[in-house]
Amino acid sequence: MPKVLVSDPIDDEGLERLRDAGYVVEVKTELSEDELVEVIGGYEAIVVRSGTEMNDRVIDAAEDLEIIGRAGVGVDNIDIEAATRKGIIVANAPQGNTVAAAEHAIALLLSMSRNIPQANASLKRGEWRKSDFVGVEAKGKTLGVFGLGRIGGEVAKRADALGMDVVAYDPFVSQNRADELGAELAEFDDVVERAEFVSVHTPLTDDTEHMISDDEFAAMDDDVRLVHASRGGVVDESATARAVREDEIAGAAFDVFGQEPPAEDNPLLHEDDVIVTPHLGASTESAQLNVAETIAEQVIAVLEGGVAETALNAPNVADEELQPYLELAETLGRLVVQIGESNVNEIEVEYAGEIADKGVEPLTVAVQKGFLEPILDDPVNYVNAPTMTEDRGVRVTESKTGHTEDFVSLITVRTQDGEEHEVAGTLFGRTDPTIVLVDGYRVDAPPYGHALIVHNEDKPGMIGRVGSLLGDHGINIAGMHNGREKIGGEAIMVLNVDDEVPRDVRNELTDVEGIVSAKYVSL
Ligand SMILES: NC(=O)C1=CN([C@@H]2O[C@H](COP(=O)(O)OP(=O)(O)OC[C@H]3O[C@@H](n4cnc5c(N)ncnc54)[C@H](O)[C@@H]3O)[C@@H](O)[C@H]2O)C=CC1
Ligand SMILES: O=C(O)C(=O)COP(=O)(O)O
Repeated sequence: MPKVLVSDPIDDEGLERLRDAGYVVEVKTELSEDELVEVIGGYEAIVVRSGTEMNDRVIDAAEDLEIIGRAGVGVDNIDIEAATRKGIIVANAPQGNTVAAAEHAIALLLSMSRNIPQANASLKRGEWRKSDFVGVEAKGKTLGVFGLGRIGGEVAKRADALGMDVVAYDPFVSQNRADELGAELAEFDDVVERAEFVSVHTPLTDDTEHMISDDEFAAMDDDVRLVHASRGGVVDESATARAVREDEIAGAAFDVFGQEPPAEDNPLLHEDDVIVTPHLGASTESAQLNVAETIAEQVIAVLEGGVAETALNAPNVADEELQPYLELAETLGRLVVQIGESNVNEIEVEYAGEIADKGVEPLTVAVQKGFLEPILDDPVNYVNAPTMTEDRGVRVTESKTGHTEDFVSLITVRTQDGEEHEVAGTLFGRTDPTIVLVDGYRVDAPPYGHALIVHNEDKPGMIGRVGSLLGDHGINIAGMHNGREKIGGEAIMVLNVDDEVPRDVRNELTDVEGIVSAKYVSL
């Protein structure tokens, strides 16, 4: 029975779903990295939040792990590259906590503008200092949003309802989306200079690390109040503390930190005009229920051999229409590598006809999976196939053409290994994968089981010789498909056989006069 480790707290509903699916679910929060390394080998799945560091050392020890489920959005605590290399799916729950995080950002913005945390603490100390806590209104002010994604978008809507103007920097969103949200898209510097409030909602990436730092604070208005509830490291913490201390900006509110919990001497914890919360953005009952349910579903799907819809490192192979094509693409990859040499440096996949109009990325991955499986001992799957081909220095190209002469759809795979090899396949009746081309010869071969591919001179008696030689060795021929260039030229036989064809039998075949080569392939 698969075992699931839950290493950060998640809603009980998620645990129940996993248990109902028949898994052994163990909740072990607060594990140290060493402890995690020690135990991770015993699990098929792990569910984490931001509290668990899934670094390459942990992933390396995760011998049987199939999925890392993130009950939330941010995956910067997961080494996705290491997971991908190991064929481990990384999936998150991208939507369940959007509203919670947006509401928290707005709560921070308003708390900061009205000095609520400071006033609350003062009154509870027995003071009554009304005039010390005069605030500012949000209405009529410009909010600069960095990152107009799910959360940034919800923040923009709420800011609009507060009567704020929203100006946003996000090089990856469309004008349409900004228009829908009533936000004005602007250049980075423009947003920095025009904002009276700032709210940061980008993930942490190489590009966004310390996106807001000394230079930006210097360029900001000194009344600016900044909210940071996306990911620790996007806003420079010591630069913020300094900017607040030196009145370069009026205040800041942080929910996330580069190190969590932050060290005692983190300067943000010691500034009166900085308010802080312990990464509470996603901590509402509804959000936790949502993300726990979503991630339980992803884990169950993967452990049952299916597809995680929110996978971040695997192509979406859930499309039912694509299923028979996936099988075909994988077979073509497996075939082409076995008829050529394994030192291929380029795989070219061409999609023609109706299939060219579909999202073919998973098919190209399937070709690579099929290509790698016969030549590698390591397990290959849809997650790690692209990195494994890349690691082998094999370039993969994809092309599409609108029409095919003879088929509704045709997938052609070509490889270069010194020689050039080419195979192509189609679906007959839209469901039956069939190989229709091998190295330039037109054939009609079902792509299953054991096959023998014989190149021979096109002359009388060849088929009989091959048939009787295989018969002598007790190898039954289940089907046979011929193709030839021209009468008397070279021909090809694709024989579906019931057993593996050993090397000595193949050698005997190539000793027959008129037989050029005999390759055994396992499909
Ligand atoms: N404080 C908390 O508890 C929570 C924090 N988060 C964090 O909030 C962040 C945003 O989450 P979502 O909105 O769900 O993600 P999202 O992917 O929907 O939005 C991120 C946006 O940032 C934009 N972006 C990426 N690189 C950028 C760059 N260099 N400059 C400007 N914009 C850039 C993207 O185009 C995208 O529109 C994530 O880091 C997530 O981990 C999410 C949930 C709760
Ligand atoms: O979903 C996210 O990205 C969050 O930051 C929420 O983090 P958490 O699940 O509360 O550790």
